[in-house]
Amino acid sequence: MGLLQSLPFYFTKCIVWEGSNFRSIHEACLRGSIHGDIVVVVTSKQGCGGADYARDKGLPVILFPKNKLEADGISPADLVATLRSFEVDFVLLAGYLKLIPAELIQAYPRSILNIHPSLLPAFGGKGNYGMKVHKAVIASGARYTGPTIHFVDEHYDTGRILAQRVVPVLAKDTAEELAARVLREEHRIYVEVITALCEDRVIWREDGVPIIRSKENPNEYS
Ligand SMILES: Nc1nc2c(c(=O)[nH]1)N[C@@H](CN(C=O)c1ccc(C(=O)N[C@@H](CCC(=O)O)C(=O)O)cc1)CN2
Ligand SMILES: NCC(=O)N[C@@H]1O[C@H](COP(=O)([O-])[O-])[C@@H](O)[C@H]1O
Repeated sequence: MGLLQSLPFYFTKCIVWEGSNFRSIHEACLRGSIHGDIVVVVTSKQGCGGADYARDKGLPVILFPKNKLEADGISPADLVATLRSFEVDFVLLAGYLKLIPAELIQAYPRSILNIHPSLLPAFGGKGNYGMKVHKAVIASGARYTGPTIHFVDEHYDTGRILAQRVVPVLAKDTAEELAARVLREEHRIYVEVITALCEDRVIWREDGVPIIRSKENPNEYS
């Protein structure tokens, strides 16, 4: 399966989130902006926005990890085998709130991305997700925040940073207002990054930092 036919794979956690990044990416695939497609969706909770949207679009939905409430979850080894069976090239996380196991990270080196709603390394790590991040940003007095897209390693939010966008924090912002402003930027940056990934424009510097080659000017990187 060539890269341009690469078929990103999607994780979404679905208690709180609406799967808006998933929808944004899927729509970009359908209109041809992203030279790839989402072929399977993995969720940690069956009954949520992202999983419902996936089923509406005829995409297979897999439960991972197993949990007490739902019997049909799969093991890490089975998850890797399932992704291989779908010929998945990349794994894309957005709002997935469980730790990705080492088995998957070893099976997909430099091929798993996550979007986090702050400028990592600030406001990242265990316990930092969703609205908790935006509340902490406001409470800190930070004047800027924004989404970070990073490669996933064995720990929460410590993988190599690939892209960030800056979003202002306004003096009277509520967490909800800030979250909405950041989410709009998330939708833009994630589609831009996956577009580059599927066009083989993500390269690794000698110091191990991943960078993106501009489509318009191949001599420019970000
Ligand atoms: N191996 C990795 N797995 C995951 C990563 C990662 O970088 N490496 N990113 C997260 C996404 N994330 C931040 O971007 C994140 C998600 C969840 C948590 C967290 O503290 N979760 C709670 C459980 C929450 C729940 O089940 O409702 C916890 O572990 O106690 C922190 C950061 C996805 N996986
Ligand atoms: N630390 C992980 C984390 O907080 N991820 C955040 O969950 C939301 C998912 O929204 P969506 O389901 O509408 O894409 C996004 O804001 C994403 O940055």
